[in-house]
Amino acid sequence: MLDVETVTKTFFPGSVNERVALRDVELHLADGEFVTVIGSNGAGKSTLLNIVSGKLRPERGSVHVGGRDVTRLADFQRARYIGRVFQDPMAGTAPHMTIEENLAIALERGRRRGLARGVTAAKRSRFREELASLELGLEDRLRAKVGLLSGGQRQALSLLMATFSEPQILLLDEHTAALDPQRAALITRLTAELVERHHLTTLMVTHNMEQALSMGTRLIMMHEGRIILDVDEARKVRTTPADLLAEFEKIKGGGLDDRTLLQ
Ligand SMILES: Nc1ncnc2c1ncn2[C@@H]1O[C@H](COP(=O)(O)OP(=O)(O)OP(=O)(O)O)[C@@H](O)[C@H]1O
Repeated sequence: MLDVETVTKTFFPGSVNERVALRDVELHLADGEFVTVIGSNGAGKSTLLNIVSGKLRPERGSVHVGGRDVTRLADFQRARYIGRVFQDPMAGTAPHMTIEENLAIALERGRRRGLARGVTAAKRSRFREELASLELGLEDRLRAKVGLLSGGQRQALSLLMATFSEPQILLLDEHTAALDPQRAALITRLTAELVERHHLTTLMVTHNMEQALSMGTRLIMMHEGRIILDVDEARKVRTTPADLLAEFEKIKGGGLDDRTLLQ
């Protein structure tokens, strides 16, 4: 479903600030695969998601979604195929619009042009049903402005908006990191439910190793622009955070002082 082939991305090439963020990255996700992505600061995790979403273009390599070459498509052109939730709960929703208006826009994103963006009775009843599944009482607040919601509620709404038009790929970029533990647990649970319900092919970046191990069907570890470890489901269920750190140290030849993986 997702094929990232020999992708290289360099920021400020040829200057003193040159930084190779991705080096010949090769990643293939089968339909419905849910891959968690961990790695130290600056490893290239967000850059990888930005390359998949189309926010950034690689200077080398290609990106295919569902067999279609999207390498040259801008992010808005890929929005039909790709849903994304960011770390900042404020990023995924329009605060001055109501809950139902936000949902109507998200629904339209998955469809052909020309369909009405308005909120019909049929849509409203679907929104109510979808919101009820979040168990946050938002189904009774369809006409409330999104800016009035808490961070956790907004993130839950962002997640729903990113998933309910059933994108081919779902990208989650540390989407629970800015929330308190209780809200993070809620969003984690909703993520698992929505991914399962819609059978979504998912890439989730996290700094939380427990979360990376407990969620998804596969785990990859990045370091200095490369995928240095790829753990399948069978192995993942037997792996602990300490195992991951030991593996990281072994691959890097020991002497590791970057403990960010342990967060
Ligand atoms: N827009 C940009 N301009 C210049 N350099 C960038 C840009 N975005 C990322 N980089 C650099 O590319 C490298 C990879 O960054 P990236 O944000 O992808 O890492 P990350 O694994 O997501 O890190 P973190 O866990 O700290 O968010 C870093 O060295 C970073 O400084």
